[in-house]
Amino acid sequence: MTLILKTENLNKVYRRGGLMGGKSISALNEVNITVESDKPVVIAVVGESGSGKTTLAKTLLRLETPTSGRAIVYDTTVAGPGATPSKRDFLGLVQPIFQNPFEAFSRYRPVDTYLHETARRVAGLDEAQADRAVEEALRNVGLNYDEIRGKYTGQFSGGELQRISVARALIPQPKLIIADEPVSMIDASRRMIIINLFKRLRDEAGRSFVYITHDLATAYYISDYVAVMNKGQVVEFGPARAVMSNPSHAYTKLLLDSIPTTKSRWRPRVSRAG
Ligand SMILES: Nc1ncnc2c1ncn2[C@@H]1O[C@H](COP(=O)(O)OP(=O)(O)OP(=O)(O)O)[C@@H](O)[C@H]1O
Repeated sequence: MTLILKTENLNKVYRRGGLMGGKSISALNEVNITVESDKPVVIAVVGESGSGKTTLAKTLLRLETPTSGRAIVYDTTVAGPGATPSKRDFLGLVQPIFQNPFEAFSRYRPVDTYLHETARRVAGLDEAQADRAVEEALRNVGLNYDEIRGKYTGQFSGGELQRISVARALIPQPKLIIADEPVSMIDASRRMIIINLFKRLRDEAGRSFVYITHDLATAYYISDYVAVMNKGQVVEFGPARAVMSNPSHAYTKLLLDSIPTTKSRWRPRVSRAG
């Protein structure tokens, strides 16, 4: 079994306002998650707005420092005491995909130059190798390098640009990809292209994902594990089917019942086949 993700008593406290009359917000409150598996997995993190999902993503991505506690990814401590990898080693292990693909790239620079740069600087490849790595990564997301080369963000749809973001994330061959609301800004008709891409990359390319979302239907569709967050705490965690078909925590039931198309029990709207 491989330790894919573990958080140990992870806390993040934000302070707002001055010392006098300021307020503390516990964005992560003793978050404990352990995922061990022989196969790559998709771990969904669901919860309402403000529940701490993005703070968890940022902590795992080292964009925020935890107030206390640790995070381990594929046996490497990435946050908290004992976090050792250099920036480059870390980016070879964990890669991000953000919500808005238009913000991931400047509109004044061809997007393929970002992929090339990642191949050179993060993956440490030479020119020719980088070219091949970019081509392969784009092929992996169903795009052709020749059709991307020299083009700017404005020449792509949100869905295409998000696939290019995924391609960029694949170049250093990370073990874990952290995707924070990766489809919420994409046209509804195109969302499943990205979701199915994650599924295929898990099954065929051996990548694990932390998939942060409000969308319980897609979480159910692709996830192996689900963590339900509420007010900075993980209130329920376990195999996706068990958590979402038979929630044990009152908040999870409330969350599942709040889906507009359901009556009293949640039913997946998307088939697991295919
Ligand atoms: N930089 C910050 N400074 C102060 N408070 C913050 C900061 N970032 C997040 N918070 C607070 O921490 C809590 C958790 O926020 P977070 O963005 O992690 O939630 P979320 O579940 O990702 O929400 P959403 O689904 O809306 O993105 C919220 O109360 C938020 O206001």
